[in-house]
Amino acid sequence: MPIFSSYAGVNDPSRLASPVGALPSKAFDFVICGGGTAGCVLASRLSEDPNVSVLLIEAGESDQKQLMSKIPAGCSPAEWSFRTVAQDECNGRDMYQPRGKMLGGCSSINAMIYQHGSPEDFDEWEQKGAHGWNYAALKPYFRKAERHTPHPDHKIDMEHRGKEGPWISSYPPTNEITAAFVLAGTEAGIPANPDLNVETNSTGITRFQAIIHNGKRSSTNAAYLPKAVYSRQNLFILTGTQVTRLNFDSPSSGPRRCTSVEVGQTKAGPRWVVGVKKEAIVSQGAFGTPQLLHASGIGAKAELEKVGVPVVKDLPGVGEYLKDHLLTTVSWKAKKGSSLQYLTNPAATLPALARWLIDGKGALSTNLAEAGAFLRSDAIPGQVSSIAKGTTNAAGINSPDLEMINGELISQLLFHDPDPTWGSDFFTMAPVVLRPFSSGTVKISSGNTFDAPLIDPRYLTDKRDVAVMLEGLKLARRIGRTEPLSAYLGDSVQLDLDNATDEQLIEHIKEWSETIYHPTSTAKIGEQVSRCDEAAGGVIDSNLKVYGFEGLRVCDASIFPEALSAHPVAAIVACAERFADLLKAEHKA
Ligand SMILES: Cc1cc2nc3c(=O)[nH]c(=O)nc-3n(C[C@H](O)[C@H](O)[C@H](O)COP(=O)(O)OP(=O)(O)OC[C@H]3O[C@@H](n4cnc5c(N)ncnc54)[C@H](O)[C@@H]3O)c2cc1C
Repeated sequence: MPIFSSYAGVNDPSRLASPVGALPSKAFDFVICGGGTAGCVLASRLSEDPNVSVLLIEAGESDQKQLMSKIPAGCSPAEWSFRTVAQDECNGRDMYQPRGKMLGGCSSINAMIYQHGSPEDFDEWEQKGAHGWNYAALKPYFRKAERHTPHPDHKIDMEHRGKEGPWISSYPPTNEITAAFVLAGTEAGIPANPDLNVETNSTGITRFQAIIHNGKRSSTNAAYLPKAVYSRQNLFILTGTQVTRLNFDSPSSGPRRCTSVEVGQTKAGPRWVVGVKKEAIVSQGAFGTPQLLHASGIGAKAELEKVGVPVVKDLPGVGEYLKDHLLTTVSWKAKKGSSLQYLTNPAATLPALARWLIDGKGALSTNLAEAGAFLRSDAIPGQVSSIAKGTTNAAGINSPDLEMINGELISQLLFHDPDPTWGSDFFTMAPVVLRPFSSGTVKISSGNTFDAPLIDPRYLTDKRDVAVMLEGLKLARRIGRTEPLSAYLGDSVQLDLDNATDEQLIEHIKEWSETIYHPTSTAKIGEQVSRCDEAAGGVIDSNLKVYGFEGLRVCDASIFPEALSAHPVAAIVACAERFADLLKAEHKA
């Protein structure tokens, strides 16, 4: 396989050489490690300046070569298939952690839900030491990134929305059972919110907007690296290639500089080195970024010594403070023909596939996670909560800490095969703990980035998270019993939900919780705090520069100082947009 391959459809032979030695240059101004969600945004924006050279290095291939990534209801196999270490509070299970392995990263496999997050979430980032990363600073970048496609049946206030960005959001179609879920939620007391992406109201029940353009997924690769961008003579994209280490100089005093990046294509195969003239930007995601920093000798000294990696900088915050959103599914048998369950049968999918290939419409154009409610666990409408008022982990009084998501085929989204006894149609709701008190770690088992990182989210280790999930399950039970949804639902299938005691619900939480794939904060922006609690301290400063280094930055989900009370991809893109501007201005100066 050629080491230097092109973006699909582009075939410039001068840029299709095989070894790294045949790259047009031995060094580049900006070397972006990881061509995922943030990496594609950065490659596109930084290469707008024809006077700088940009190299983007990605372990996988282009998502544009994969039909299953382009189809919104598809499920691409191009992912890393990570698993967590055994989770004590989830009955000792090692839990699935998919991550996109292709240009576009997780934006090429995700459920495409487009949500900004509560303004208070970002203002809290600033309070936690991320100077300049508040809502007011990020607001223009949400708009710069987005082009919203108005929908005649879903009027929203375009004042808050992007109209000219490369990344296209729209309303996917909704199955009838989802519409029933939204109505039942409002009947149960949750206010309807037509658009969560406004400054004043981040709670309520809503139909999700999704990153879909004309029925096709709009990954950051598709949006930010179209042919016109790829053909820039100063942008180079290396696919099928893994970054294995960052190299540094050794000045007699002052910070060390990242001088080059080592890459390889197999675990034990040859390695090549690419020079860094201005900045190496690590953008490998919340698991891949701490992994590369650790493999390069940046992290807690004792941990690095355990795996025999020479210590370059004792920086204990690397890989600490892993936050992830956990959900617990609860499913019911559903009225025959009311769900999209038939799409799990390849033969039955053929007419839907034909329809999608013709006009991008039909059942396969849904993002499958079609609606959700955002609430405060201490004030759930119509429910007496066991959580004392004001004791949640929400960022502020207008921010949620609990989501209730409904999803067609949510079991498949969780990469589970449903039990055949559930019948041909079933329906799933899932409470999500949006602002977990629990936090975990990402460590390495060796200095070779071809070995999977050790992911330990420590789910539910803080019992306050169990209490939030319990309230969520009680709400799910109520919504499931409310018209018009109740008319679609038969018996619950995993447990006797109607009669379950709190103890049984907690047992259910331990057995049926899974990630909703939002790991963050493993190389967070924040002050470098005193030695005794440095583990919880920042890894990068507010310019996203790794402490103790020159020419080394991080930009992806790992920089979040705290988990958002929302699906995070829009915020990651906004952060990358803002960082690209900061970097351009800094280097111009
Ligand atoms: C199944 C799923 C559903 C989701 N649904 C939603 C949703 O609906 N809405 C939402 O807002 N969020 C959703 N998310 C979360 C969101 O997509 C991610 O948080 C976000 O895309 C992460 O962006 P990132 O840039 O941090 O990392 P990524 O997009 O993961 O990018 C990291 C890139 O680095 C590459 N890489 C890693 N290691 C190396 C290496 N050593 N060398 C070279 N390359 C490397 C990877 O292959 C990848 O391309 C979902 C995630 C998943 C997995």
